[in-house]
Amino acid sequence: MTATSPTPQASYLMWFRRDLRLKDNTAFSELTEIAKQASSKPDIKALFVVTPEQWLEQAMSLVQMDFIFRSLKTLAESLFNQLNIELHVLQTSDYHQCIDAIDSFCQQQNISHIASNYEYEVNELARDAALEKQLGQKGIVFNRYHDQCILPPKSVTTNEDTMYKVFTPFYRKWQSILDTGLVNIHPLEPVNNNKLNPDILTQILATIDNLYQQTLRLFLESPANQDKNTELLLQTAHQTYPAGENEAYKQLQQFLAEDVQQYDIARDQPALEATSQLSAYLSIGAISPRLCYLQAKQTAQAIYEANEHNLSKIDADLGAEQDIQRWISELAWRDFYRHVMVDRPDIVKGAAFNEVADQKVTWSYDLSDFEKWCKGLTGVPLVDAAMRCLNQTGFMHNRLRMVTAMFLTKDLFIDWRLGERYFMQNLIDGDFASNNGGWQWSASTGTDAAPYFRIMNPFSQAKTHDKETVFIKTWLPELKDIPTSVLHDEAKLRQALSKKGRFADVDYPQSMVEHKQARLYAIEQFKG
Ligand SMILES: Cc1cc2nc3c(=O)[nH]c(=O)nc-3n(C[C@H](O)[C@H](O)[C@H](O)COP(=O)(O)OP(=O)(O)OC[C@H]3O[C@@H](n4cnc5c(N)ncnc54)[C@H](O)[C@@H]3O)c2cc1C
Repeated sequence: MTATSPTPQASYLMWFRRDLRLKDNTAFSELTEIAKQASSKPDIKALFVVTPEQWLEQAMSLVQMDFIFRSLKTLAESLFNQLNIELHVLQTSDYHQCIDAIDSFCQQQNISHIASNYEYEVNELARDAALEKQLGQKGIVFNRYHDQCILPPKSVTTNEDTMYKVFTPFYRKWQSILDTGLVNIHPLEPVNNNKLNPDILTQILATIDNLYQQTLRLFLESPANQDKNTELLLQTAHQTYPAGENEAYKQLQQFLAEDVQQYDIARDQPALEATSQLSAYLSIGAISPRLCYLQAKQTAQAIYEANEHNLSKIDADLGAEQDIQRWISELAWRDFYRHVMVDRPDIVKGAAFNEVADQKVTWSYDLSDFEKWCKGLTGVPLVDAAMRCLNQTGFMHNRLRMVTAMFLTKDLFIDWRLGERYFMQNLIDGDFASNNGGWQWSASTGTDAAPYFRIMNPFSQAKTHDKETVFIKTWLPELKDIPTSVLHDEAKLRQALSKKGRFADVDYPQSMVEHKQARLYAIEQFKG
């Protein structure tokens, strides 16, 4: 550059991570505001960094990786078509390299400000702190914003300003804060005025496809992804979870219009698929949790207003309110576990929330038992059906996550950390805080832990939550001729499958353990 040439205009960079959306994206909204105030013709750019080796180390599943790439393409299209913004996609193997790559990118593109939404896990916080320092030396500002929760970590605390260790009081406080009307949706405003050449979008999409193929190859080589029917798995995920924030929003609207009013009763019956199925979208930030909360509140209000003068509908009204409130409480669990993780970062490195409880148990590392659990070959129908559903679809119903986690930790005594990792490697909605929270709750080592005597009997769980064995028989077709009454009864099933039993020729294993005995042993272990 010569001494007389004008200084190139500074650009503003939105670095997308697990927030693959435009609607109600805090960092994006704040960045556009800053850019608009600083310049009459601001230039905003967008970035995503693919880090395949880091993802594998974090146990990201193949279906979630695929979902991220699919979502990236829709994000690139929306940025381009709605806002004249080009999404740059870089690849580095891990976070360490990512820092230098972003630094170079900022130099090349003359970036003055970067905005991102917080990621609260330990490695992510360390990466951001290192990047902030490195960029700061060059005068580049790196701002981060709270966005992943309805109420950000550390904002819901006891009167002594400490973190709640139990969900119910956390939830009460959470609600009381929200009742003040604190939560709003961040606006989305177009900023870049110059239309981009359509060829640029074609190039961006080609780059994403190319990086996807490279990442896919790496994931397929990973031991975690051996023995998978990848084609079927991805095909199923593509049908069940179409990518993009518009699809997520449609799913939310449909759930609130059709299913939420039976949620309280139907949510525990896996065969009904009566829950929102939004977790996959929430886990990669394709939908805002605040939007979910506010839309649910609006639905409740609309039902209330519609029935306000109709006394005969009051009961139905109360029922619907309860259903919606129950669903909102699930969103609060998500916030709760993020609060826990930020308060106790050591859990990200494998520590138990309750170390004393964790150390009381002599955990098993029997890999042959573990493999039977992973493959759905334990001989316990509800557990096996749930695991096969997970392996083939990348999703497992919440009730079944508890049943399978308790079976692994309290019938087989296998360290919950193995199960936790296996779930991450297979779930499309893998989310560290919620997964860790769920596992530690089930293993009685977590917050709000299931007391040690609360051990789910997978046979009575099936009797209550899969009454007609529809779910079991969907995933274990080999059991189709065995009557429900037998499948719901451990002793009868053992007898029926024995050499002289009525169903001796059915190709299904005998149960690995006798639940009643395992339960007694578990109570002894946890009592210490
Ligand atoms: C052992 C175990 C592991 C789990 N692992 C994960 C995980 O990796 N990722 C994940 O998103 N959820 C996890 N959960 C929580 C829960 O099972 C899923 O969020 C839920 O099944 C997703 O289905 P849905 O979207 O239809 O939920 P809905 O019933 O419609 O609930 C709405 C939303 O609330 C949140 N939510 C619901 N239940 C919980 C919960 N118990 N804890 C935290 N958030 C909740 C989710 O974001 C969910 O999408 C786990 C639970 C257990 C017991």
